[in-house]
Amino acid sequence: MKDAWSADEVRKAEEPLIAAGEPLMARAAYALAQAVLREVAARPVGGHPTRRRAVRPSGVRLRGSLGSDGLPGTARVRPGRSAGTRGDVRGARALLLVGPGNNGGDTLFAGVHLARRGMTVTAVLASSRVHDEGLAAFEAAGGHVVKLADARVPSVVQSARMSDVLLDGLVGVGARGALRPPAGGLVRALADAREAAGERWPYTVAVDIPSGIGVDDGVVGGPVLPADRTVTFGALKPGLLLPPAALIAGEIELVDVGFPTPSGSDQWASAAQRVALGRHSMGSTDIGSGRVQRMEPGDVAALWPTPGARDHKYTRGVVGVIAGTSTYPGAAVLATSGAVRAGAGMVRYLGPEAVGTRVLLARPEVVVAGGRVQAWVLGPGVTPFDPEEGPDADGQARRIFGALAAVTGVLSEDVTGGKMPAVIDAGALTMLEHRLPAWAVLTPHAGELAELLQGLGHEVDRADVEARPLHWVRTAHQATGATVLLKGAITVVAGPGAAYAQADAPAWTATAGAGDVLAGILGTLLAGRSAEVVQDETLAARLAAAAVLVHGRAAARASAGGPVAALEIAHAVPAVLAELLSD
Ligand SMILES: NC(=O)C1=CN([C@@H]2O[C@H](COP(=O)(O)OP(=O)(O)OC[C@H]3O[C@@H](n4cnc5c(N)ncnc54)[C@H](OP(=O)(O)O)[C@@H]3O)[C@@H](O)[C@H]2O)[C@@H](O)CC1
Ligand SMILES: Nc1ncnc2c1ncn2[C@@H]1O[C@H](COP(=O)(O)OP(=O)(O)O)[C@@H](O)[C@H]1O
Ligand SMILES: [K+]
Repeated sequence: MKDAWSADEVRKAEEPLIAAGEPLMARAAYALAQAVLREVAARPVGGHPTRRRAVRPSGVRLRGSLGSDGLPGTARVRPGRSAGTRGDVRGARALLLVGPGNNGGDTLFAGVHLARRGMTVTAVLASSRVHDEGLAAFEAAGGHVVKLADARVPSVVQSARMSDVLLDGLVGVGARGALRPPAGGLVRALADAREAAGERWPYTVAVDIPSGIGVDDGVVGGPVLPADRTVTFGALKPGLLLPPAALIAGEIELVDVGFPTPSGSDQWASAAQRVALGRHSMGSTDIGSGRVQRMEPGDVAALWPTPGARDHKYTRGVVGVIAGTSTYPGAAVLATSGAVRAGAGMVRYLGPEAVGTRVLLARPEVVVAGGRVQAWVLGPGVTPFDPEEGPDADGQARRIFGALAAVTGVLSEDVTGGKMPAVIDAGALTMLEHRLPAWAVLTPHAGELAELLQGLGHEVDRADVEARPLHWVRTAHQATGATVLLKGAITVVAGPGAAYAQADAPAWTATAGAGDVLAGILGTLLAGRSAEVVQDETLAARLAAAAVLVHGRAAARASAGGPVAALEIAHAVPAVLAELLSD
């Protein structure tokens, strides 16, 4: 499990270490410099790390040169100097964006290491305040300093373009809100230039976080320079896992600067750590609602219901699927296929006869008849419910209302045999009348979540949900009581425990029907652990995150780098599970 710490948690954790004289900044700066050196050394000197060789105007070599304004790369100098060899960083250029706090300090000290290795390093000071010791060491090591106040933004941008590597050390966990001027203006100009330049842009390393992202919520509320890599210190930050910020943070490198237990794993929450962070319990089943985690492949086996010798189909869990209509019959095939391929003991299908026939043609294992189930999958391919029009001709709304009553426990238990977990998707999301338990998992995409929230009185549209996904997922959880899974490139799940941000699927997964398959997979998981899910209110979210991981890996496997059809995702699930469960 990857575990992210909020800015407050990081600060509380580092306080006793700093008081004890631990050289946190020195460790951070060294690791940061190593990450940069690794990248620069892997390429020909003068070449951008993202490609073999930088494209320089008129073949002019600019390394090591400084213009009249003190910035590198703005003066034309002697042409035709040959490129260096791999592993040689001498003469390569680094441009450092330096803010007023310790994030800037880390960056300046990293610059010291780079300068000592022969790189030409220039720091652009974005603020009148600066980390004094860092600056003194940087200058002593031969680093060049430019004050943003004295330089024109376009010349800094030009200089950035001509650098080999760019370090974004404007703000870290001390940031509050969107970047303010002048740093904000500089970053906006750099981000625009990066977009225009495409591949022709220096390797960009964010120091701790890409400056300007919401450390704790991943919101991008102003200018942010997308990074190729983020070197983060001590612990992951929620904003590095959550969309939309996580989508522009590049590869994440977590540096252990000496926090009490290994960061980024379940193991770190030692008793000492809990005390240091002022928490009573942070075990994986009892986590404060502020925590953001990412499930990893190694976590799946402990959650997946794996059959034993004494099991039979009923003990393994029966999934009831109410999906598809005569207009959208495919959703029924996809949801039942997802459930079957994820290893359900049995899958029942309830719906119009013609749709049931199609389900059977695709999946003869499915039982097209009523009976007891251990979890429901409700709504894929079912049209939204409109109270003025009443129930649909196919009778799916009537069936779903009946199943929902069992999920919430509103009907007497003898109707379906007791409370049970459910996946509530697509059309079924428009049929919610009562407060839901955490074992009901809503699986909207951003548009559906916006509509759900509008129905609850929030003024929010799809773009708002995409801009602040964690906030709106948590809001929906609090308003409905249900566990909420927001589908997207990074899927966010929130229930009574931790929130999960899963980034397992290739972009090819954004194809019609992929969500129906996910609903089926999750239905199988909930059915397999039905009794526990209604006992442990945090379990549904963990199972939902595991289902997203398996679905995403199945999509990656089926895609193999190319397009993928939704049904192929379902077909790839057994092989993915075989791999995950054998580890
Ligand atoms: N965790 C670890 O183990 C280690 C952590 N370390 C490092 O310390 C970093 C945290 O340092 P930090 O606390 O000094 O804050 P930092 O992020 O530099 O920024 C604060 C400054 O930025 C300013 N500022 C704020 N918001 C702004 C905005 N929107 N736009 C513009 N400016 C804004 C704010 O100014 P003010 O608002 O006060 O005027 C203040 O001066 C951390 O990220 C990591 O890099 C390592 O050194 C050691 C190991
Ligand atoms: N850009 C993306 N990268 C990776 N996965 C994505 C992306 N966009 C959407 N997805 C995934 O694709 C699936 C789409 O589901 P959904 O929107 O419900 O489609 P449908 O209703 O047609 O099944 C979800 O699992 C979602 O997380
Ligand atoms: K930063």
